[in-house]
Amino acid sequence: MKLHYSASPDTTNSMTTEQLRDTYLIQSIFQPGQIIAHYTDLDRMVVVGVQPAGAPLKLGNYKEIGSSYFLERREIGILNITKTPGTVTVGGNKYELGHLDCLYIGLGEQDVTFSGDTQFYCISTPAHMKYPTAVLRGEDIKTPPIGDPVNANKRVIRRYIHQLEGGIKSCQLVMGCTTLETGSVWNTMPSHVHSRRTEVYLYFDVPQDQMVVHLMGEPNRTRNIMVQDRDVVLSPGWSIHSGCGTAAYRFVWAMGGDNQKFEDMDAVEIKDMR
Ligand SMILES: O=C[C@H](O)[C@@H](O)CC(=O)C(=O)O
Ligand SMILES: [Zn+2]
Repeated sequence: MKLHYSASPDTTNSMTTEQLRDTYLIQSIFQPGQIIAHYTDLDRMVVVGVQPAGAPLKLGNYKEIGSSYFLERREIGILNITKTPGTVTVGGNKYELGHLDCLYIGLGEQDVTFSGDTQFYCISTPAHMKYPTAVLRGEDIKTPPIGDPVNANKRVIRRYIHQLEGGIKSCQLVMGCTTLETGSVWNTMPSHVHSRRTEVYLYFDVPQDQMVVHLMGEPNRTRNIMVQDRDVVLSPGWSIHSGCGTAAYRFVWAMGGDNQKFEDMDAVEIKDMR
């Protein structure tokens, strides 16, 4: 398990491209037959890529987590990011996950196994009580698009794990997926920050040979990281997290921190960005 230590806003502002990528970018989390986990000190979020490929994979434990099993004091959100269905077994219960279906598992589950020729993207945060394990299917979230093709940012934001009506309840994890319409390339513009919460983005369905210019940093001194398909970017509470692609794409966003209020954002006006 690789550890990621965050940097201050000042340090971040003077980092080289390599240092920025080293600190904020996580790559290659999907490898056939492997579970790959990265631990970040940002709200103790753990980023996990699971690709069963042939044989089932059991969620193991890591010394860094410091408990007797992974979910002893943690919760986890899981999204099937491919069109091939997969199965997650929790204790004796089997959950079939199709394309963009989400499973939440609360604390206290010792036996979690993944199978199917697919890729599961998971985010785990510390938890203090058990919320029920629950599935929410992507096709059952009927959110109207936001944005406008005129601004190249028409997109559908699907919220899975959140505290409002219809969401899967959790201790602190908030998780969803945003899909850009063909011809739209901007996400989260105008930008925002939310110092109460860390956010993690997994960009996926970025076409081959295309990229997303991910914008980060304080609103008045932005930095950028070029990302490609299935790259993960960490966003501390003080950092914006926006992107502009050379083609449409999707991304999974997940947050952990002091509150679960999606709408609690400090908006940044475009004219104030530097
Ligand atoms: O705090 C919320 C997150 O930044 C994302 O949900 C934003 C997003 O998906 C978008 O605007 O496309
Ligand atoms: Zn955000």
